[in-house]
Amino acid sequence: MDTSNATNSIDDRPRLFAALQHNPYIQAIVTVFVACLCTRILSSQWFEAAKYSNRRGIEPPTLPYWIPGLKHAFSMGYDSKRFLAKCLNKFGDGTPFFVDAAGQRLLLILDPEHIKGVLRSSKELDPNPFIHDKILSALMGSPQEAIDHYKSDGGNTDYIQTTHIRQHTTGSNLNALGKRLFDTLSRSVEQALLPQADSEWTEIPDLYAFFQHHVTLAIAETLLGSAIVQSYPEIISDLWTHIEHTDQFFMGLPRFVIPKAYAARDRLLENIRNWSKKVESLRQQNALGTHWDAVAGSQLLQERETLYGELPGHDVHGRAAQTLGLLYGGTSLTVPISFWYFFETARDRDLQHRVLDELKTHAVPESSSYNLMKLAACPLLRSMHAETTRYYSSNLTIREVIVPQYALGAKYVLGKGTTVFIPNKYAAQYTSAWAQVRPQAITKPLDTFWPERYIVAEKGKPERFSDVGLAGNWTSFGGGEHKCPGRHFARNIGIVTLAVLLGVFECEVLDLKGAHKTDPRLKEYAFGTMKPTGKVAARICRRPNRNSIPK
Ligand code: HEM
Repeated sequence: MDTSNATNSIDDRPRLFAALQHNPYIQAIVTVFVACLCTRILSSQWFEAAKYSNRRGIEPPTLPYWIPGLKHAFSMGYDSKRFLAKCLNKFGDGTPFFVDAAGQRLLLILDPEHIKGVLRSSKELDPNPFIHDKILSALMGSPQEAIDHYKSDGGNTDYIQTTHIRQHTTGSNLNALGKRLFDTLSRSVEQALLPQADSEWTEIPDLYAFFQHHVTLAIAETLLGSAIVQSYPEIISDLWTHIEHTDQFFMGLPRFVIPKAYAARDRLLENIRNWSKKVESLRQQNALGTHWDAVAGSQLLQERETLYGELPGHDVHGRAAQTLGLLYGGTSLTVPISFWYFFETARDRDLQHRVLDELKTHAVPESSSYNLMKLAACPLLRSMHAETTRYYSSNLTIREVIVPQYALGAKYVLGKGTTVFIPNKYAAQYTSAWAQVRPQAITKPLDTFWPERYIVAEKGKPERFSDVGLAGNWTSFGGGEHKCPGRHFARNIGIVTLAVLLGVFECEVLDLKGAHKTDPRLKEYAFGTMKPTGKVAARICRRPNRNSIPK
């Protein structure tokens, strides 16, 4: 056997090694690798040292990182939804931690005591700096003069607008919005059906797409009027393109990187500006319908136009950004949550019968509709909605520290300007904390959907809905002074979708067993719309008598 070749290559090794040693590229690669490795080892040690330290008054630790200076910037820039999910899955044991993208630091908290403290401390932590810079400016394209005004008036505009939304989404105003939505959604679905006789099925190849289109249209029309939806039918697709690029807008990506998203936002803002001019002209002629107007929409939107029109920095551009903000706020989470509210009912025969019983009990045959106030008080429907938001709202509640120092629990302190993120879906899965406050609510594990989770049954008393004690655990609508003002409207939108798709129409999922295969994985993304991972086929028909209520 000739071994000379092998021997030669062994003999060549020191020469090869020497050549590599003197190659500047190799030297650079090795230096970078060693620097990254040392950074990782050191940052892991700093993380552990802070996490297990008994000292008080320290800053929460920063997650280990590989690259000095940039830290987590690449991972955040590449896919922040997935990266934050990975961080929460690996380090989400309740210790607060910083993620640092080249100096932009976010603190993630999961411990319910920390969450309760943060949500209650509205004097020390405020969502508005984030709302002004990221939501209104970066995402909605608000002009700088409007942002300057919000910043200069000490939060007064924010307070006025939240209080105003609250007034219009509770009591009789809420009922009026619900009725309008019921009529609009019923009409929109009716128009999509085949024109055959009643009880003929129309196939729906993609239930989520069908639902998203009709429910977004019904909400947009209820809020903004029918004229804009008719003259600008792309409003639905443009709005969802804009919504699905939220994190890219937050990161400030320029137009050439996400041209379609900017183009969609341009069209939305332009059409809303035209809408705003028409509303103003009708108002000056005293020609607006007071409760709802085909051109100007709901009373809520009409009054907002006047309210913002009187503020400095609010020409038609400033007002349009605010209106887009409300349209976004009213749909981005409400539509997917309402989908799961309906879908969980549609794919569970037993639950569907119980929901249909409630619909029958509160049907108003004279007006071919339902008593929405009574349905909204029903413990099963309330508990189901709370459970749907707990399970499917993959959103974040955000605060910024506005005082020199804020004490987070007994151990940590946060400096002024710290941005605090509460990942609501993860907080809602934090079992040990639920066990302490509501042991009966975890009879079924928190990583399953259980419609009755929020129902309290006391001996001799009727069943009731309760979320008492869950302020730090169930934060899908945020909490404290800034808790979502549209939450009652969101719940009623869900109830209207059940009433229309199960009561007025009969909408059936075709493959009940297979439908679970397209369920999104809960912990793959830290935030973002949760929708089925594939198409779910369904069919729909009118109930035997048009607009009949099941009896
Ligand atoms: C299921 C649907 C919805 C979910 C899960 C949801 C969730 C949230 C959350 C987590 C916040 C932040 C609260 C905080 O900072 O403590 C919020 C704020 C807000 N939401 Fe909603 N929301 C929904 C529907 C709606 C609807 C339908 C509207 C309006 C029509 C709306 C309007 C607002 C507004 C204006 C704020 C800002 C409040 C403030 O900063 O004081 N939301 N929402």
